[in-house]
Amino acid sequence: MTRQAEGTVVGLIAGFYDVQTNEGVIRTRARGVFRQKKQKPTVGDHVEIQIDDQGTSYLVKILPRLNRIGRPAVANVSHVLLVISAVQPDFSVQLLDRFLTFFSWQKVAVTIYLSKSDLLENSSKLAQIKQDLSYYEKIGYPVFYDAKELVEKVPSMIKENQIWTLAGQSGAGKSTLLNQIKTDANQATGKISMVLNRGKHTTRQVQLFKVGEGFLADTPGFSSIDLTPIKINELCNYFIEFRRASSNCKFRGCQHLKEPGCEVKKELADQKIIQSRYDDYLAMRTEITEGRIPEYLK
Ligand SMILES: Nc1nc2c(ncn2[C@@H]2O[C@H](COP(=O)(O)OP(=O)(O)OP(=O)(O)O)[C@@H](O)[C@H]2O)c(=O)[nH]1
Ligand SMILES: [Zn+2]
Repeated sequence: MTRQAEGTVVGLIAGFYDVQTNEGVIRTRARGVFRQKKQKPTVGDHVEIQIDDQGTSYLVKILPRLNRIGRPAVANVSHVLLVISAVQPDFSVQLLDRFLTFFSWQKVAVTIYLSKSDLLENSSKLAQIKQDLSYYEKIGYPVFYDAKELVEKVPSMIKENQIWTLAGQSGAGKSTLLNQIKTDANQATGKISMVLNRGKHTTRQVQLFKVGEGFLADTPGFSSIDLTPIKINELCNYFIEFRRASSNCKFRGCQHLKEPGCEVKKELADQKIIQSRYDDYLAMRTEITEGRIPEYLK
């Protein structure tokens, strides 16, 4: 008698897939059928597994994916912790807008964390950054300025079966933050890490570990994003406040350029939408049209 179970791929090690089920982590092999179909299970995939009489387990089905992002890839990412540094590298709303657009396009919710503010203590530069970030908070992105507070809150923020990962420019402080979260999380999840540690001598690409009721990817996350596959006419949907305003634009499919009765342009004139957001929208339209990726996104 074989029996079935469902779970999430939390790690892949030398051809084996570790699947977190409600009976614990089960190490499985992928059925050859995947190779024929050219499908490759990815960490984060929700899967069906079969366990036979001898206790051998097979991954038999990949359930539909929400997305598949990053390098190494993680599937079904629902949230990212976006690490943006105050300095080294310098804070940039242009960079922030590009990350936010990318994740919005990929159906990923974003929590922003400003790192390295300690290097700018009490400066006017820091005050400016905080003012810039207050706009993003206003349109709906949670913003954290303090690593300690974020690390404390992260476990309660990660809801059932959600998969979170880190993102941000190279050097922004992703690994530093991840290590702080892991130190905290490991205390609560010692049992699970012990089960997984059996494969530790082999190289892992990426692994999910339990935090809160879901998972956090144990990778430095990703620092490069490519916006060029976004369809130009859909770009405005990924600016979350433009999308909200667009229900009041006169024309459906309004691109918020020169159309009459455009609510986005009205909110821009009323300074409800800040100029830098609109400028970035136009700049990204050009980048997409020309298939060009800005240097700092590579
Ligand atoms: N002063 C200060 N330094 C920090 C902070 N966060 C990270 N750093 C330092 O910034 C440098 C880069 O941090 P990492 O955590 O390696 O950055 P990363 O985003 O993982 O970088 P990549 O692996 O290149 O993508 C390290 O020297 C950290 O010690 C912070 O909040 N304050
Ligand atoms: Zn419009």
